[in-house]
Amino acid sequence: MSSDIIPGVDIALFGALGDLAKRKLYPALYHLDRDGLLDKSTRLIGLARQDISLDSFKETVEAALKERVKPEHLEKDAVARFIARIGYAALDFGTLEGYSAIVDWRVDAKGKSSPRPLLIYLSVPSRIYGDISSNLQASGCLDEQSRVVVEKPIGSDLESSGAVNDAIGAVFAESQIYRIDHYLGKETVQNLIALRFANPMFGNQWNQNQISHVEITVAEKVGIEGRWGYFDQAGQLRDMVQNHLLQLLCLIAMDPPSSLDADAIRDEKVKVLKALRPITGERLNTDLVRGQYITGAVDGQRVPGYLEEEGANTESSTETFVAFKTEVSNWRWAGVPFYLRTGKRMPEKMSQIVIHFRQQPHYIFDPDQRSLASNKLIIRLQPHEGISLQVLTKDPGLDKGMRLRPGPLDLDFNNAFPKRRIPEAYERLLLEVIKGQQYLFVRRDEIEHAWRWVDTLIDGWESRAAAPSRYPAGSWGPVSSIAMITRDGRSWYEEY
Ligand SMILES: NC(=O)C1=CN([C@@H]2O[C@H](COP(=O)(O)OP(=O)(O)OC[C@H]3O[C@@H](n4cnc5c(N)ncnc54)[C@H](OP(=O)(O)O)[C@@H]3O)[C@@H](O)[C@H]2O)C=CC1
Ligand SMILES: O=C1O[C@H](COP(=O)(O)O)[C@@H](O)[C@H](O)[C@H]1O
Repeated sequence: MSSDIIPGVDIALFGALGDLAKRKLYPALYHLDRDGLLDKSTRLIGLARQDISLDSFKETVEAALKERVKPEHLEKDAVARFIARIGYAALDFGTLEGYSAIVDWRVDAKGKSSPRPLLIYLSVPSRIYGDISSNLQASGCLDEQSRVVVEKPIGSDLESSGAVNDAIGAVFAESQIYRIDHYLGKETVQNLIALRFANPMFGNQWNQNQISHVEITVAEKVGIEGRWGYFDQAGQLRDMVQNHLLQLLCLIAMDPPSSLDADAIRDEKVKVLKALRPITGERLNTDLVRGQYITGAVDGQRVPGYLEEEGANTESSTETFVAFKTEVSNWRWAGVPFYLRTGKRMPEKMSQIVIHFRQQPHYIFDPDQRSLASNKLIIRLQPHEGISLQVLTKDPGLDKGMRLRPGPLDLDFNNAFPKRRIPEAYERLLLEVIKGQQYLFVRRDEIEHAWRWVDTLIDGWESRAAAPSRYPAGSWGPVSSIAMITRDGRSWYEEY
């Protein structure tokens, strides 16, 4: 787990002019710096193809901060301090020539090489991770202190992810590889571990005897944000389910780890992935929905359909929405359905997990209110981070008799800790890499078991060759995703 010592590091950021770097990485590093969590010796070299000057690169980073950091957190001195840490070199990542720039950057004016660990961040498509790794090695940039951070998705199926992992693994030991799934850095996702394993009240109820079903929704309001080229190859299943949603499912379903060590947690997650029931045969018709958004309205504004997005191929059948029902086939969860859904262009950005507890076996209240009679634990991941337990109380008043009323026992993180800024996922993840702690990162076998499950699903739907169901932008997805859960006498929980 985390230690309090924050060592200085040299960060080499590949893909320094890309979308992720500007949108997430610079703001996260800036916040760490502003909060005093970067050692004064830490610095960063941006690496990208374009031959631009250092000043011009610094301007790009500053512009990204202005765009992405809340004005109340943008402090002139803190920005200047952060920008002063930055260097830049133009290189083509695929050719060895140019990598000497990284070696030179790490040598000081007296010709002494940096004592700090080199932290390499690959903010580029995974198909070039292998080339970059071997070029780093051949150019003499690496030693046993070096760490590499790789972004998702790793490959596009089990086979290609194996090839990428082999290529990185030929250069770096597993203990040097930090596979990012930024959902693992979110505050409330972290809290799942505290909630489940620090509170006996929940720990003892967490099984098929007490829980009737589980819902996980990750709804996005945005469309594909100019990332057609990437997204159309991936689709929502590879972009969101293979990684973020399955990781959430693992954290909900895993058995208690023996400690908070990285491998103890990862071992338990792998067991869940191995036990995840595949969706095959007739279940492809009943337990799986694929959707694609068409023109609609979000926040009262007309937005284009997926096939009308900039750069679109109008024949694409890539899914922008997926819903499915699965089960974790083990003693703890047998018979408990897990309903998951995720989509782009939904009415709200809303990620939440709802644990539905079973009803009391003997019921003594008004029979008309029986459908109310179960508790729900609602874990809101974003945007209103918090945890709420729906309990039943008596409706107050003399005229009500023993009428039940559902109400929340609520922990809203922003109200409970008003002075604390909830850090962005990338801040926490970058800090953990700097500290050399791996527990929030994904091990190779987790990625591969997740791909194995997703590959089976893709093989199934490709064999059926069915087009995705259409849903208007600004809706909660195709009606068939509502039918999927309604058939079981349930509904998606949409209060937040
Ligand atoms: N953007 C996002 O929201 C998210 C992205 N990711 C992952 O992060 C990674 C980066 O994504 P993103 O920032 O969106 O991608 P971009 O395409 O925006 O950025 C990639 C950058 O790498 C550069 N690059 C690629 N190949 C080379 C090369 N051979 N030599 C030199 N430069 C090269 C590109 O330069 P050029 O423009 O000149 O080609 C570009 O600046 C990907 O793995 C993606 O899957 C994960 C989660 C979210
Ligand atoms: O990894 C990704 O995540 C984002 C959603 O992340 P969030 O933190 O805003 O919930 C998604 O939009 C993107 O397509 C995907 O690559």
